[in-house]
Parts: sequence; C-alpha cells; structure tokens
Amino acid sequence: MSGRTPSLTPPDDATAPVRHPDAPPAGELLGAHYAHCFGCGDAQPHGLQLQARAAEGVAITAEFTVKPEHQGAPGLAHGGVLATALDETLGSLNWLLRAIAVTGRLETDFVRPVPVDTVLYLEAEVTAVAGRKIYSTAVGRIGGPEGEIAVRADALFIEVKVDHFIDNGRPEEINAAMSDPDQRRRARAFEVNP
Ligand SMILES: CCCCCCCCCCCCCC(=O)SCCNC(=O)CCNC(=O)[C@H](O)C(C)(C)COP(=O)(O)OP(=O)(O)OC[C@H]1O[C@@H](n2cnc3c(N)ncnc32)[C@H](O)[C@@H]1OP(=O)(O)O
Repeated sequence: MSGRTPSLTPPDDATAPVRHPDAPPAGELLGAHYAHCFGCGDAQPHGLQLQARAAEGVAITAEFTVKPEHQGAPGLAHGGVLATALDETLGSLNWLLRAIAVTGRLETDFVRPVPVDTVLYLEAEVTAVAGRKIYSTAVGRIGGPEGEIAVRADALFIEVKVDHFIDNGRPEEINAAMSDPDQRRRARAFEVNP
C-alpha cells in the first residue's frame, strides 16, 4: 500500500523506524493508554475498547468487535468508527517508538461493509520516520486475521511534546490522567521520552 497524496509519501531522507529497546515484546497486549479514550479505554462503555498487541518490528495487531452502538447504516459499522479503529491502531505504534505523536493526516479506504457483531482484525506498521514525521499504514480484515480487507489507511503522525496535551486539554482530565494509579498507563501518557 502506498500513500496516494504527496504528504503521505516519505521524503527521500526518511529512515526506517527503530523499535525502542524497552518496547513491549511481540505478543504482549498494550492495554489502554487512557481509560476514557474512545478508541481503547475500558471506561468508555460505547467506545471501541480496541485491544492492541505488539507485533514483531514496529508493528501492531488489534481487534475490535463492532457493537450495535457503532452503526451508521442499519446493521453496518459507521465509517467514522472504522476510521477511529484505524487511527487508534496506528496511534498505538508510537508506543513501540516511545514517541508521543498525534494524527496529522489519515487517508482511509472503505473497501467492504462491516456488519454489526463482526470482529475487525487490524494490522499496522510504521514504514518510515523523517524528523518529527512518522509514516504508517494499516489494514482491517473481516472473517479472520487472514480474511478479506475491509478497510485500509495510510497516516502521518507528528511527534509532539507533552505540552501539546497540557496546553490544549482540560485541566481536570489532564490532572486525573497524571495521577492515574496505573503506572504503565501514566508512563504512556506522560513519561515518554520523545
Ligand atoms: C492524556 C494525554 C497523553 C496522551 C498521549 C498518547 C496520545 C495517543 C492518542 C491516540 C489517539 C489516536 C491518535 C489521535 O487521534 S490524535 C488526535 C487527532 N489529532 C490532532 O488533534 C492533531 C491536531 N493537529 C495539531 O495539533 C497540529 O497540526 C500538529 C501537532 C499535528 C502539527 O503542528 P505543529 O505546529 O507541531 O507542526 P507543523 O505544522 O510545523 O508540522 C510539522 C511537519 O508536519 C507536517 N504536517 C503537519 N500536519 C500535516 C498534515 N495534516 N498533512 C501533511 N503534513 C502535515 C508539516 O508540513 C511539517 O512538515 P515539514 O515542514 O517539517 O516537512
């Protein structure tokens, strides 16, 4: 899969991504980076509650079950929800680089409809890094981890400092996240060394 817009094509001086030495081993579940995240948080009953797992290299696999709350057309997943699943999976890649980054651009192809109760099997990988810019790609399959591709995306994440969240987020949520007793989640949110 290749970036179809110029801004999703890595520049000539881009380098291969480097997995951080402290990245979780392949096969390990990452858990939520924030309990109230719409993509992965377990405190969001109508959220996706997406479960991401480290893979080999700078890659992630993830699963998300489409619930009735996620419908757009009757009985089918809303396209924005599917884009969220791709965005969340792609965003999880940054934990393997130990970088804090936000989505700058997300280009999505909706290839097949995804019915309610379907498990979407996602795979994502970082393809290149150029300064603060992290290029990545993802697919989502239905019918099993080797099933047909239903959605795919190319993305550009931009590395930011933790101030991005402190300056732009609401103090009550920022302070609550900073005092999260879950040490690993707090590290993912605030103690990453970019
Ligand atoms: C609780 C808190 C902790 C949470 C931690 C874990 C988070 C996990 C979240 C997981 C949830 C899932 C993830 C989510 O949902 S993340 C949420 C969705 N994303 C956002 O909210 C991001 C909003 N955007 C911004 O804040 C700024 O625009 C950013 C920070 C992205 C860049 O503004 P900044 O002023 O910093 O940088 P810059 O403008 O100098 O640009 C730098 C370079 O990048 C290039 N560029 C920029 N944008 C684009 C674009 N659209 N297409 C193509 N290129 C683009 C630009 O040309 C330049 O290139 P070059 O000139 O250097 O070559």
